[in-house]
Amino acid sequence: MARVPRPRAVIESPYVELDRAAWARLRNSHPLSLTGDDVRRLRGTADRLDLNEVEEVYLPLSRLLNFYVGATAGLHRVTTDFLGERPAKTPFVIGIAGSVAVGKSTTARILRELLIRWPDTPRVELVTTDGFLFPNAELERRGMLDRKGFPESYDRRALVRFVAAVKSGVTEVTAPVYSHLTYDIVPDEHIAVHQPDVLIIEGLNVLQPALPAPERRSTLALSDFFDFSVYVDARESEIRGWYVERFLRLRQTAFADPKSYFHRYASLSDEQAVDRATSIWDSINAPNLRQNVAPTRSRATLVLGKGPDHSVTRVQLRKL
Ligand SMILES: Nc1ncnc2c1ncn2[C@@H]1O[C@H](COP(=O)(O)OP(=O)(O)O)[C@@H](O)[C@H]1O
Ligand SMILES: CC(C)(COP(=O)(O)O)[C@@H](O)C(=O)NCCC(=O)O
Repeated sequence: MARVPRPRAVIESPYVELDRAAWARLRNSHPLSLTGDDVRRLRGTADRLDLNEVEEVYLPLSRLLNFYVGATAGLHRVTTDFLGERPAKTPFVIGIAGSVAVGKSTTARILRELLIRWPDTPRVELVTTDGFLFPNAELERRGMLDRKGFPESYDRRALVRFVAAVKSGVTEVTAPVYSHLTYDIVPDEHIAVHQPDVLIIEGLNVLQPALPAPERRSTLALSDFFDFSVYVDARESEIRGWYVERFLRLRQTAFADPKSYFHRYASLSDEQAVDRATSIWDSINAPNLRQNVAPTRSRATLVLGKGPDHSVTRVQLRKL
């Protein structure tokens, strides 16, 4: 009897990749433009925000997210109907990952301002994971003060508990607050999240897998609660330049404040400041990017690839 040939497994990339022009063209099928209100809200999200970039890249993304929000709500309805329960509104959770200085906070703020415009997501809350860093005293006790931003420098269980509580509809969920001024967790200060339509959670390590077996009490990873995730990507040499640039700007603003932990940097010459920033980058942020952050890129739903001026040149969207 003739043997039926087995189909060969084709290992396909789970992503569809679009260059900027192809992504921007998607806008034609979803006529979108910024209103005066949008522009007012967007001002202040970045030092030099290009509104054309917002229209061509972030507006179509907010449309896609709006479709996902609708489809995800439908899926939740299926589960509650099946269980015979009363439907409850579940916040849609978006994770935003990427290196220090790649533009996560800016992306998160732009998306928040754009998502607010859709009638089904007027309440969007934004939380950064730095509030879940261990306080400096604890990091020092663990010998990790020079590893801020590495996965182990966060209270990962508290972070998972926080997102799980928001997602399960708890009326008020609080998170600790980190200050870039004092370079530490602010004692007795919290932010509160009240049943948002969308929670955006932004941080270096939001796409990290669950803790390995000996350390974990739960097998859940933060990303198990995500409905969508974005990895903001760029060449390491560009990100390093953005980090140094931001450091030079902070020298004239935040570091100039006598209360700043980095006040001693305010008096550095340009050359000394570049040396200092480069040395922090090379000893902490670059190794963390290579060892921990970049390896999570392939777990994102969408990858935004940026060119040297922060403009998005390439978009990868998961289709499988
Ligand atoms: N889309 C953008 N357009 C222009 N500048 C940007 C954009 N995204 C980020 N930047 C700039 O790059 C630097 C790093 O961005 P930021 O959002 O603070 O990064 P992260 O949160 O990843 O550390 C900041 O100086 C910011 O103003
Ligand atoms: C606070 C950060 C760890 C980022 O935290 P995130 O919000 O991504 O969780 C980072 O911005 C940082 O300050 N890194 C420390 C490098 C240094 O010690 O200067």
